[in-house]
Amino acid sequence: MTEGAPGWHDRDMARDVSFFDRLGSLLAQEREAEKARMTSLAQGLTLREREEQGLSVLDLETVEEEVGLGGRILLTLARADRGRLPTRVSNGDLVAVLPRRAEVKDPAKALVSRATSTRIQLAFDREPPAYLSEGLLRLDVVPNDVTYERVRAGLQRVKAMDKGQERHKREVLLGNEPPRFDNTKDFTPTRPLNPEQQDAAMRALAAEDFFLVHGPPGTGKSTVLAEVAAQAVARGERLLCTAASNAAVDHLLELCLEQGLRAIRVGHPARVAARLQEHTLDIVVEEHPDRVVSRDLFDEAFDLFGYARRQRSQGRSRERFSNARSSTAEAKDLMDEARKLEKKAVKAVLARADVVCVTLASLGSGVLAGEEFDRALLDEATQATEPLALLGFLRAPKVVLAGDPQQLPPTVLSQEAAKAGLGTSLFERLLQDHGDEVKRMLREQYRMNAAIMAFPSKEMYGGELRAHPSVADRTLSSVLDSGSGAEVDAPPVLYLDTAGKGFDEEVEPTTHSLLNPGEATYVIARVRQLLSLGLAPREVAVIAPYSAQARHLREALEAVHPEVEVDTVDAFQGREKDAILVSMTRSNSEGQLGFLNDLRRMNVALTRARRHLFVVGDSATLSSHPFYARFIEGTQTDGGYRSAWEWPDPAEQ
Ligand SMILES: Nc1ncnc2c1ncn2[C@@H]1O[C@H](COP(=O)(O)OP(=O)(O)OP(=O)(O)O)[C@@H](O)[C@H]1O
Repeated sequence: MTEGAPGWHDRDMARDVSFFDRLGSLLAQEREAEKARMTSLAQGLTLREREEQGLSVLDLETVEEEVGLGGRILLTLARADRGRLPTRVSNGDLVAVLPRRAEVKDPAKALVSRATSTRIQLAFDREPPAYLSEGLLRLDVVPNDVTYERVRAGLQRVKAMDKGQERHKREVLLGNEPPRFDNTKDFTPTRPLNPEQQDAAMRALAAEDFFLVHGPPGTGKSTVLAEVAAQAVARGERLLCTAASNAAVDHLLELCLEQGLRAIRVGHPARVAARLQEHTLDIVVEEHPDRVVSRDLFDEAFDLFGYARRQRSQGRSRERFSNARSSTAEAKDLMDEARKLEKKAVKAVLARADVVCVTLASLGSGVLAGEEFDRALLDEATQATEPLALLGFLRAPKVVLAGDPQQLPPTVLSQEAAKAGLGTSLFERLLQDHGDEVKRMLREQYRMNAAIMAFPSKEMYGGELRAHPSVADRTLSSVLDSGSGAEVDAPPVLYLDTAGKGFDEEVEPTTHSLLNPGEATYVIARVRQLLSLGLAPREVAVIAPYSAQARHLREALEAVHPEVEVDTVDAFQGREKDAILVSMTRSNSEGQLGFLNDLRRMNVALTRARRHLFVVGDSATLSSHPFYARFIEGTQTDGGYRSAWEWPDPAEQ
């Protein structure tokens, strides 16, 4: 629990600005760890092996060229034999494009804008080098340095906030001065809010510097943010909605649109959910008259570049050379003109929006230069590292952070950097520095049956969560086919104990991740059973803490039930399903629990189900940790404990 954290006045010494330098060096340490992981993955690998590891794609050639949004040049690559591609490259990946065999000192970089099973479309910000249309190519997935550079520069800017109000802001961020609040004004919400939500929204609106909304699972922290957005816009404010992940920003955008706000999504359309792409700046700008003109100019320029390239490739004559040169110069002028017009169109579209939704990492992108905001809303703030979250404070004088320190922390690769502070989010640090007055915790949840909620509430939230009456008694039986005749054994929480079954965990040789095929058979059989009783496949999900077990289960289920999602915990934060099946995976005689020791991660897994939570695991191993021992004990007391010995044999189902 973070309740009862010491107040700002309880710390004896003021923090000085070298704090930001320290964060900067932790960031650099993390950067090195990321690079080292990439290098060690790639080390000593042949090109083919790099391809197998998803680090490269080989034997490609350019099959199509066109001009895309924002004058980006789009090249589509396919295998020379037009065969299937390895599936690992994803939309939004940054890649380097090189000739198949040669090494190039400064290879062209591009973003993957569309990846299908046979084609990869790349978006280039600049004209790609000539070798892209000459012979075989390879793609290398590269770590994206842009974000790192932006965050590093952001820290320096926070450090330099030295004058007047800015200085006060910096001192608040350092924990040396208390945050200020305006007089709290009551308001009529756009939808019914519970008293805690109303109070949280009111405090958030009164915050002059920052405010923290602590939202345990399903308690409506996004609902509160959406309300703050609606009220702030009604007061004439311009808002920034941001988060570390694209998915969280998309979610905020959806909520703002539901509120009827004029919201725009900034970011590469390749990284935005398909259903929301029509709200991206790139797409909306397309309709603007200035953009229509600029598009023609880009097309013309592109034709001229093509002409120049052909002239050069047709042999050396003075005339061709001079033609090529003048066409290139003309094309560049046209590009400049087109870019100017496009900038104008972009500014006009942004000026019309009351809310701009963008990831923290993209806040520093050129299109937002000069844009000002009155308030920033930062969702999933407990998953962002502190240096990243600070970028939000550079763009708006007031920031509302929403999150839950009891769920997934920021992902940090370097153990040392994490321990030294990078693993602590700004949300948590501000709470530690300023104490409980700067936050409100929401306590009523609208997701889980009361019995599913009880254990995580007691363990992680001091027993303070309440289930709203509309969800407290929801069970699986009310959504199953009543006509199926079968009585399903589905109490809200069911723990299936595999102790003594001899289902030892196994190490996957290539990834060193863990799997447990024996345990998996019970999970698969349970999925089949629930579906046969009429549960919709999209309402069932399987969660495994280990990627190898998740993969193993996905491969088994994919062919028959492709709609049943199977993934690791991280993919499920912020989401819910009627039935969640958790495969604990660990089973060893030493009682080693590895990943399972991270209770925040497990808290996420145990709080995704609305009606039914089915957990499979080996109590002999799990009970070595008091948290799991108490969980199992609880199921025994509540009638939710079953032994695999008395459970139908999966092979016979
Ligand atoms: N006051 C309320 N009355 C009725 N339903 C509510 C209320 N507040 C939130 N909900 C519902 O509860 C659900 C969860 O809300 P929301 O998505 O805002 O929660 P969250 O805290 O962001 O959840 P997560 O655990 O995913 O972070 C939604 O279906 C929402 O409509």
